[in-house]
Amino acid sequence: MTGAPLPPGAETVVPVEWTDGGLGEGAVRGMRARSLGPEGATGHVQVYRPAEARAHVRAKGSDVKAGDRALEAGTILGPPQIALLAAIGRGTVRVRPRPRVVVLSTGSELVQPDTELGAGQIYDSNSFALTAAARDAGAIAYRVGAVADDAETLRSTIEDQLVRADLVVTTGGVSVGAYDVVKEALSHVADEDEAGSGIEFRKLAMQPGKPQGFGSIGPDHTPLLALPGNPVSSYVSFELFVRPAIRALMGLQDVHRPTTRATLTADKALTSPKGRRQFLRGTYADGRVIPVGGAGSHLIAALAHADALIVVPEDTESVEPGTEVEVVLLG
Ligand SMILES: Nc1nc2c(c(=O)[nH]1)N[C@H]1C(S)=C(S)[C@@H](COP(=O)(O)OP(=O)(O)OC[C@H]3O[C@@H](n4cnc5c(N)ncnc54)[C@H](O)[C@@H]3O)O[C@H]1N2
Ligand code: MOO
Repeated sequence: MTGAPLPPGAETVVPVEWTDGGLGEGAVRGMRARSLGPEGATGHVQVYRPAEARAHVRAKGSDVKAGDRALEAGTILGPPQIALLAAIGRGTVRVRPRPRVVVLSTGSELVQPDTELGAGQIYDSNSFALTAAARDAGAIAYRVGAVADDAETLRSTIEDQLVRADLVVTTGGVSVGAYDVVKEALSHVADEDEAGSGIEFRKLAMQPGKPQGFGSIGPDHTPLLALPGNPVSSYVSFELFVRPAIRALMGLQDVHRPTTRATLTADKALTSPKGRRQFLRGTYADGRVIPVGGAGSHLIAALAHADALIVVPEDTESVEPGTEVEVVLLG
């Protein structure tokens, strides 16, 4: 009977274990099952312990009152939030679905892990990293393994993927080489009738992450971000540009990673290229940050041991140990 309405006139609930259950044989441990019938019932219930008024009674509105806001707009609906919506009788609510993000890596030199490496080949790590990062940001992510350096193949692969994409992320092929195929394939995909459509390629004043492409593609103008191929560059670019885009698509207000100030703990000064904002990898704890590895955009092992990015502003070329720096916490 837990949860049953109070009968008219009743003002408290006495647990059955505090009574004789109507059997006249002393305190009981529980009620007889209804199917066993009222055999032995006396019609009187002996109560052995007093219960205070309103004891064991859950008042209407003690969880959510009529007129209360049950959930703020922008709340991510996890299991408890879905329970709350059902509990207040809301069978449907308007939501922003998790964005579907398609991740493609490009490069004829790339092979799948777990296979034998041939001459001039390396394992594709970016597509795995970025797919995991997209899921971590809240998206539904689809990984498309390495696409060879051929503009037509890349264009048709992307077109095939558009049906399941709210956002497309590519890596590699955005620099200035003859085989920088993303740039070649996507530089002229603008829709003439749509101002602002197409993909633009630019050099940003940052390191890593200098060459970048961004824009929209296909009949639905699906947003596309073309990240550089160097593994650390693609990951840092994801953190700075793709993660906020995914979170904006989810309708969240807080789209950026948190930042803090920390004291640089290092045995020598950090150096940074003039005119580029540098994002070095580091570990952060208790107001201090320690650099991990160097500035090289290929240093995946150092990245795997870092939990923060140390930001060196574009006008700073050297940072002495003990200096306070800005740090992006990778969480
Ligand atoms: N002449 C110039 N060369 C380069 C410049 C420049 O300004 N002038 N910029 C450099 C910078 S900075 C970056 S970043 C890279 C970016 O170039 P791409 O985006 O075209 O990258 P790729 O050439 O495709 O690859 C670079 C590097 O990373 C490896 N890679 C690529 N994809 C993956 C992957 N999925 N998993 C693991 N490793 C990957 C690739 O094999 C190359 O070694 O350009 C510089 N060059
Ligand atoms: O700026 Mo690139 O992104 O160093 O590696």
